[in-house]
Amino acid sequence: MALRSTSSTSGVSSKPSQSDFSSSYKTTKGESNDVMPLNYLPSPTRGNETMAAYAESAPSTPLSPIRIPDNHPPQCQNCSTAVSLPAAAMFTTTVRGADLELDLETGRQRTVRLDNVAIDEDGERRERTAVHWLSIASLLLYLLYLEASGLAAKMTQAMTFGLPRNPAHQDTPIATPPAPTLSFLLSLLPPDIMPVATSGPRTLYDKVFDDHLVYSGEGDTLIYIDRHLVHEVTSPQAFEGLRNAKRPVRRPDCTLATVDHNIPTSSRKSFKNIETFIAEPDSRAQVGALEHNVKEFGLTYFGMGDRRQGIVHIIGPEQGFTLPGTTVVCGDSHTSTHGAFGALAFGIGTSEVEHVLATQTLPQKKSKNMRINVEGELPQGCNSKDIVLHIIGLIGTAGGNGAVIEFSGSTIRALSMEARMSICNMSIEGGARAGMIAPDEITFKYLEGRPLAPRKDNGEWDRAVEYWKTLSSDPGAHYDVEVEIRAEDIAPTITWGTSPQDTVAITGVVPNPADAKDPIRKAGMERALQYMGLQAGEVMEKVKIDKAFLGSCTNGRIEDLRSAAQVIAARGKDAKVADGIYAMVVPGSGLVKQQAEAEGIDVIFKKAGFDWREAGCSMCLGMNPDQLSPQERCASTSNRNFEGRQGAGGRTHLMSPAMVAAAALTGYLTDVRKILGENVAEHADIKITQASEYFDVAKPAPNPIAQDTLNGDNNSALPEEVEPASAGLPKFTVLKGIAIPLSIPNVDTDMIIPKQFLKTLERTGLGKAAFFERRFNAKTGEENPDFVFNQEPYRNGKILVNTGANFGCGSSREHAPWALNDFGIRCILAPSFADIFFNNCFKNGMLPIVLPQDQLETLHADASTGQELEVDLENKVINRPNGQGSIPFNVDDFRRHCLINGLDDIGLTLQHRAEIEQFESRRSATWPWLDGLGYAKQGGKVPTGPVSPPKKQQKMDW
Ligand SMILES: CC(C)[C@H](C(=O)O)[C@@H](O)C(=O)O
Repeated sequence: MALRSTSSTSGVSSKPSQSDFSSSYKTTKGESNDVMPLNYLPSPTRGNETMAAYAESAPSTPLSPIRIPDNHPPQCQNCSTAVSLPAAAMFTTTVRGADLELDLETGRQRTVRLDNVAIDEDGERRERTAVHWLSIASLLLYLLYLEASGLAAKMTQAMTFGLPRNPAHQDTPIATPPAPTLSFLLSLLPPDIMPVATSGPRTLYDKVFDDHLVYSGEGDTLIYIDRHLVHEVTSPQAFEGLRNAKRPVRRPDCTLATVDHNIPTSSRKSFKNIETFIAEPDSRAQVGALEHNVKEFGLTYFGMGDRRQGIVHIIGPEQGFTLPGTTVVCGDSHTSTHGAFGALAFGIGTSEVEHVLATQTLPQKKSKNMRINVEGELPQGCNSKDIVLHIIGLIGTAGGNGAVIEFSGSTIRALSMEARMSICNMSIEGGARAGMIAPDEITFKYLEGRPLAPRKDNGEWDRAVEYWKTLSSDPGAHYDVEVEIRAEDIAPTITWGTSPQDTVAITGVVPNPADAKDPIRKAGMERALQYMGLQAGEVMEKVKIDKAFLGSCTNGRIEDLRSAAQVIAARGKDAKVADGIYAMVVPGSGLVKQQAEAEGIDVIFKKAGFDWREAGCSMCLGMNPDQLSPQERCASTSNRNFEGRQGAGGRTHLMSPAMVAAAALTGYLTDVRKILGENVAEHADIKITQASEYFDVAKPAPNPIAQDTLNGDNNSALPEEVEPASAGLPKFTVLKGIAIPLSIPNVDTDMIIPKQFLKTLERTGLGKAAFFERRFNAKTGEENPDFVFNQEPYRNGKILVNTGANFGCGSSREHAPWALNDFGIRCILAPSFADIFFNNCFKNGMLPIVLPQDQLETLHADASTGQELEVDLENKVINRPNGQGSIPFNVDDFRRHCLINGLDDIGLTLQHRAEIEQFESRRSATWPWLDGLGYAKQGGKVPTGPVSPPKKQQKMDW
C-alpha cells in the first residue's frame, strides 16, 4: 500500500507544516508476511501509528535476520541445510537463497529464483538460508573429479554460456580458458551463481545490491565497494587501525582522497603548504594526517594546491569517479548524493572506513525499498532543494529509516544531474540509508567525457551505457513504502526550526507548538523556537537575517551558482547585498570555481557584494573558520539546521540557492518569486559553458604534495599484510549499571558531539564532549545542573534510556558513539535509531536496543529512580531493579555473536579473501572501467587484490 500525500491543495500559501503532515499520516501493519507492509493513507481513521512511528521501528526489523544457534561460530563449515549431493544426473543445492541445479547429463546448469523468504518457527519472516559452504565445497569436489575425468571442458562450456546472468553480464560472457583449471572454475562459480536476493521484479536498489554480493553467510552479507571517497575528518583513526594491524589499502585504485571539512576558504593565491596556510592547530593536524596517510598508503589525493580539490561529494561526480550501478561509500553521511547516478551510495563510520580500506567490502543488511514519486511540473521559483525540503517536511527525519529511497516520477526525470544530486544528498536528512535515481540519458550525457568515465575509444563507454540502461526498477517491483507527491504542491520552502523536518513555505508563518498533539514534539518545538529566537505565528518573510551562505555538498555546484546569480541579475544592474548582511559564495570544488569564473558568475556575485571564496565545506558545519557567531541568523543552502551546527548559538534557515540570494539582497527571508517576476530567462546573463572545458586545465596537478607523490619522493613502504585477527573488541555479555533517563526525539550526532571535537586523531578522550552543548554553558563553560548527565548518580551511567525516537540521526561521525563510550555508556535503549549511528555502535562493542514505547517508559521510570538495570545479551533480556521482572529484546544474531565474543569485523571479513578475489576477477571482466582509476588506463598496471609493498611509489595521477 502506498503513502499518499495529503498535499492536494495547489498554490503556495497552503502548504501545511511538518506537524500538520505528520499527524495526518497513518499506517496499519499489513497481514502478509512481507516486511512491514503498510497502509499509509491520509485518513486519521486508518490505524493509529504515524509514519514516523513505523519508520522508527526499522532497526528492530532488519530485512534479513538469519537465525543461528547461540554458540554458532562466525564461519561455519558444518551447515548442511538444503544440501543434497548428486545422486545420478542432477545436482541440486541451495546457494544464498537460490536453488541451483546442475544437470550433469546435459552439462547445463541453471539458477532457479525462489522466494527467498521463509517463515520460521516464531512465525516471523526470515530470509531463507545463506551460503552453505559445505554445498559449495561439495560442488567443487565434484568439479575436481570431473576435471580429472576429462569432463570439465564440457562442463565449463555449459557453465559459461548456460547460466542466466545478471543483466550486467548478458553481453559479456566470461572468457573460456583453453584448459579449465580448478582456479578457473572457482573464479567462474561466484559470478554465475550470483544470488538474486530478490525474487520477481526488482527495484533499482535490489539490482545494484544483488550485483555487489560477494558473500552471504551465517548472518553476514558482504558487498563489494566500487568507490571509496576519503576525507580528513573520518579517516585518521582508520589509517591508524590499518597501520597497527599492518594492513595495506586493498584497492588504492578505487580510492580517492581530498580535504574539505577543515580547510579555510580564504584566497589561496599565496598558498604554499598546509603548515603555513591552516592556522588552527587541530585542523592543520587533521589535514596533515591525511597528507601523510595518502603518501604512506599510496592513494590518489587532491590537495589544497590542486584545482580538482573540493568537497568530496562534488569531486566524485565531477571526475566521473561516481558511476551508475556502483557502490560508493565515504565516511560522511552525505555520500547519499552519489545515488543521483543510480549508484548505491551511503555514509559510513570510521571503523567502516577502515574496513573498506582493508577489504574493499562491507558487511551489509538489505534495507527496505521506499519510493517517492514526484509528478508534474515544478512551480516557478522552485527547484530541487524545495522538492527535498518539502519531502523531508512530509515524511520527517525518521521517514526513511531502514530504507533506501528511490526518487522517481516525471518531475525527477526532468531534473539535471546537479538538481538530482541535491535531492539524493538530503535523503539522509529524511533518515534513509541512501537515495537513488535511475540513470537515464541526462546521466549519460553528464558523465560522457569526464576524466574517469569509461572511455569511448576502447568500447567501454558503449558497454557501460548498455549496462546502465538496465538499471531502472522493473515494472511491478515491490516497494515497502510508497509516497506520492504532486510537484504543483511544492512552494519555495525553508526551515523555521532546528531540524530539517521543520519546514514551511516561505509564504507561511512560524508554527505554534500548542498545535502539536504529541507532548515530546511540543517540547521540541518550544525549544527550537527559543533557540531560533522566533515566535509562533511570526511571518517568515519578516524574519531578518545576518548572513547568507551559498555552497556545501548540497548546493555548491555550477548550476546552484547560476541560479543564485540569476536572482541577482533579476534584481537589476545595481543589485547589492542588503546593508549589514555578510553573504558568501563557496564553490564546491576548484573546477566549479574555475567554470563559474569563466562564465562570469563570480563577477555578478562580487559586484553585488558577495564574498567569492575557495572550495570547501565552509559554513555547512563550523569545523573551519567560516562560522556564525551566537544568535546570528543565516540563510543557508546547506543541509542541516541543528543547534550549533554553523557555529555555537548560530541560527540556520535551510533553503535553495535562489532563495539565499534573494535573502542576501533584501536582508530578510524572501520569496524569490518576488524578485524573479514572471520571466526568469530574461534575467539570465550568464555565458553557459561545459564542465568538460575545464578538465584539461586541471592537468597536471599543481599540488606540491601530489608532485611529491608522483615523483616517488616518499620512501615509506606500505605496511606488510599480516594474518587477520578476529578478536579485538571488549566482550559484551552482561552489563549492569546506572541507567540515564532521557526524553529527546531526533537526538542528532551533532548534539551528541559537536563539530569542534571532530578534529581529533584519536578514538578516545571524548567523554567530556558527549552532549557538550547540553552539558555546559556556552558562555561560562560551567556545567548545566539541569542536564541529567551532570546529576548524581547519572554521572556514572552505563545505559542510556531515551524515550525519543530516531536516536543518532544526521552525521556519520563515529565520534558520537566514541564520546558516549568514553563517558561510560555501552548500551542505548530507544524506540528507533538512525542507520549509521546504529551500525557504528556495534563497531565499538556497544549495544543499541530498539524497544516499544511502553517498555521504554517503564525502563525510563526505573532509571529516573536512580536504580540499576541489567542488560543480559546472552539471554536477550533487560532485568529491572528489585526483581520487578525482565523485558526481552531482539538483536540480530550475528551481531550479538560478534559482541559477545568481541569479534572484529575486518578479521572476519578477511577470512573471505577468496570470495573477494573471485568477485574482483568477475568485476574486472564485466566492468573493466571500474579498475584502476584513470592512471591505469594511461598504460599503468591495474592493481587488483591486496597490494604488496611497492619498491617505488606508484604513479597516482591520471
Ligand atoms: C564530518 C562528517 C562525519 C559529517 C557527516 O557525516 O555528515 C559531516 O559532513 C556533517 O555534515 O555533519
